Amino acid sequence: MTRILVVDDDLAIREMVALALEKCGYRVDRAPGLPEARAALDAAPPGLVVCDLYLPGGTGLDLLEQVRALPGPPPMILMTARGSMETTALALNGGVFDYIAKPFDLDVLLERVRAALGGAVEAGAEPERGPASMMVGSHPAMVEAYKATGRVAAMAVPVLVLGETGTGKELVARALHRFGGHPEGPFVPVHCGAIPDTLIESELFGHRRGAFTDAQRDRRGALALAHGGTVFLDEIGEISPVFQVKLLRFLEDGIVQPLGAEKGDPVKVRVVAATHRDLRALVAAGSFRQDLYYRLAGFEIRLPALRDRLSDLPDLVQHFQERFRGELGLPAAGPPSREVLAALAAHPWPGNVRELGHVVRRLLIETGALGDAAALGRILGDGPAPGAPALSPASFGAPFVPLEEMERMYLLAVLAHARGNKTEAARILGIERKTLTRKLRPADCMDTDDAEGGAP
Ligand SMILES: Nc1ncnc2c1ncn2[C@@H]1O[C@H](COP(=O)(O)OP(=O)(O)OP(=O)(O)O)[C@@H](O)[C@H]1O
Repeated sequence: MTRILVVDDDLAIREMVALALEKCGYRVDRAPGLPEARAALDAAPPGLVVCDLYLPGGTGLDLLEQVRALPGPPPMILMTARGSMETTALALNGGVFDYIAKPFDLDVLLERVRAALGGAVEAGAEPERGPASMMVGSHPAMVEAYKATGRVAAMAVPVLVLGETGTGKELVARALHRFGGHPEGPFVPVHCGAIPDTLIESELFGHRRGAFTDAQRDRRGALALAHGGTVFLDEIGEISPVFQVKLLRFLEDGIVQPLGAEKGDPVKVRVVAATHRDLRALVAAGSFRQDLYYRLAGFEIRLPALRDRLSDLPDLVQHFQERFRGELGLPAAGPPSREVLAALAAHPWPGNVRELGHVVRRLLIETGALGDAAALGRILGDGPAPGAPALSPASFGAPFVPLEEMERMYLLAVLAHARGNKTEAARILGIERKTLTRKLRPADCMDTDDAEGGAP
């Protein structure tokens, strides 16, 4: 009969888990803390350890070393209500078999127990204690994302990170780099959606002097700069079909040939791409190459929208409060009032965590604290969603204009916001660049040829 050691200082959870396991025919040893768990490991090596992450006087990771020193080390499942990217990635790298977010369904736990007992533990690197968390949130969907990040970080596969704008895709890319095989190498982010088609090749591959009119000196591209590290291709759904072919070729042969160069050089770089768009739909619609999609999506990590993980709101608000208090030099203030939290929970958060950060910052600047629900209401009411223009009746003429006219004015407002950059304006609008160009064509108040105006 397989013995399972259950370690949790919370009596109710310890008993609930132990009884469920006993009902399934396992023999269970119970330990309320680290000393009892250590004694149980010495007395009778278990076939599996199910352990709470945070215990009085230490963490489940403190037990891991002793578990791994046992002959034929048993797998370990960590449970926690406060998962973080760091603990998850370190635990999985350190040989923990699984990581489960509290509160959990007992059926889910039993399924994980069976999976753990069916597979062997992999020897991994010694777990280290990580720095303070860079990603906040312990909603089960976030813990799943941390687990996916921890599992794939050390593998040499391209990763595609999916999620709405502001959900933390770049943070995941940075974590993949940090917990990957070459954290000492460079991390080079490229915001593909903000770079005009004409410049993206030179941005990624570099160019030789004289390759085009403005190329006054040799320039290394992002891929060469990321050699030995990670390149993060943000908004990958925005790249043109012509550039898709070039990127695919690089992913296949690893050769970077700068514009105007006679030959290319091999580059070793980990590729992490991200998009807020549904890439599969773009593939189905024929605007994104299927072969490139498969190349980029060696593994997919999906981040939840903030409105789908509202249980993380208080922790996120506290995180931003501490961060901005330091930055703004404000005196300590209490936690957010219940009214403020309720108003935050009722907001749809189209800009997700980024938007929440802006709102908390503004409320702190305006009121010095997070208690004033009326001030928050004003901020939420008049704060434009990130990327959207400030809308007011005056923006659209008074009192009403035909829908077609309103669309045209709205498109122009977004284009002006994007400083004339159609690629960026199309990204904000969620439409194809050529659709934007077509829609703008009848409007003769703006240059509608394909050249990018303004800043890139
Ligand atoms: N889970 C999180 N915990 C703490 N901060 C977060 C979290 N997620 C996002 N942020 C913060 O929100 C902002 C936006 O995050 P990030 O740039 O990673 O999002 P993104 O999904 O890449 O956005 P975009 O698609 O617009 O490029 C950053 O300031 C980041 O630090």
